[in-house]
Amino acid sequence: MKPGRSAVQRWTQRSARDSAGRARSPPPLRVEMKCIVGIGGMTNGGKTTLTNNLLKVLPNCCVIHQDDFFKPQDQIAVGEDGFKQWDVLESLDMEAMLSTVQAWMSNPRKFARAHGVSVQPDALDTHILILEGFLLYSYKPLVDLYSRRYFLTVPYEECKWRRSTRSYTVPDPPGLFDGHVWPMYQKYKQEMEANGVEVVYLDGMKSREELFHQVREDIQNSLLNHS
Ligand SMILES: Nc1ncnc2c1ncn2[C@@H]1O[C@H](COP(=O)(O)OP(=O)(O)O)[C@@H](O)[C@H]1O
Ligand SMILES: NC(=O)c1ccc[n+]([C@@H]2O[C@H](COP(=O)(O)O)[C@@H](O)[C@H]2O)c1
Ligand SMILES: [Mg+2]
Repeated sequence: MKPGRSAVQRWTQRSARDSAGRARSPPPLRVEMKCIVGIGGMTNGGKTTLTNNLLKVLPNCCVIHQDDFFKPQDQIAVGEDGFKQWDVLESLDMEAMLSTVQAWMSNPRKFARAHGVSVQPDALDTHILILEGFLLYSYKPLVDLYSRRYFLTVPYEECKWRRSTRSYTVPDPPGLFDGHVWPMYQKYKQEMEANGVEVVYLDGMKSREELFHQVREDIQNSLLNHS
């Protein structure tokens, strides 16, 4: 993991003495570490469930859900297949999502406060941002910002079954899964692999608890290695 660091020690020759010439003790060194974690992968792989579990335990942790950036229904193109093309990158306002990520990067404390996340006052200032969604690693401006990219998968039959139990804001019309959702999943995953994007694959058939413990431990180890 390569967290971004910005260690600022504002201790200069000029400020080392007070106005009466007495030596001042240096202010505490504050090391700020920022770390963006992607919880990506296929629809119904368990991304939102895992993310919600991680949010409960990770310190100073904010989240951005890609689903919040779907364009309005009337802006979603209809393909030659007759289906609304929900599962393509163009259906998402990725510029807006990137701006939100940049707001966190420029001031994670302010972002956390604005989103109701309590921030622990600590000399070692670690901030985590989870990005969660089904097309996290296909948008170029975001792809290099991650410290860790997780990718949840389940077999086709399981994915299709789980999807049939979901109710999205716009319900799936008959045939959408096989006609659009699954082919687009395969296309983007192949592109991601062809582009050499490094991901940590997670088996979405494991229990919710097992996935949670696995990923929590992995993130914590990575943070320790870089603190
Ligand atoms: N590890 C798991 N094992 C079995 N079912 C799961 C697991 N994780 C999530 N689910 C279930 O699968 C469905 C999709 O989960 P969700 O977290 O919403 O996936 P995603 O955000 O990837 O679409 C939900 O019904 C959820 O309860
Ligand atoms: N949130 C919405 O407005 C909306 C509308 C239609 C379909 N979807 C579906 O949401 C899926 C992505 O979310 P999940 O990864 O949670 O399943 C996509 O496969 C897409 O087909 C979302
Ligand atoms: Mg989800």
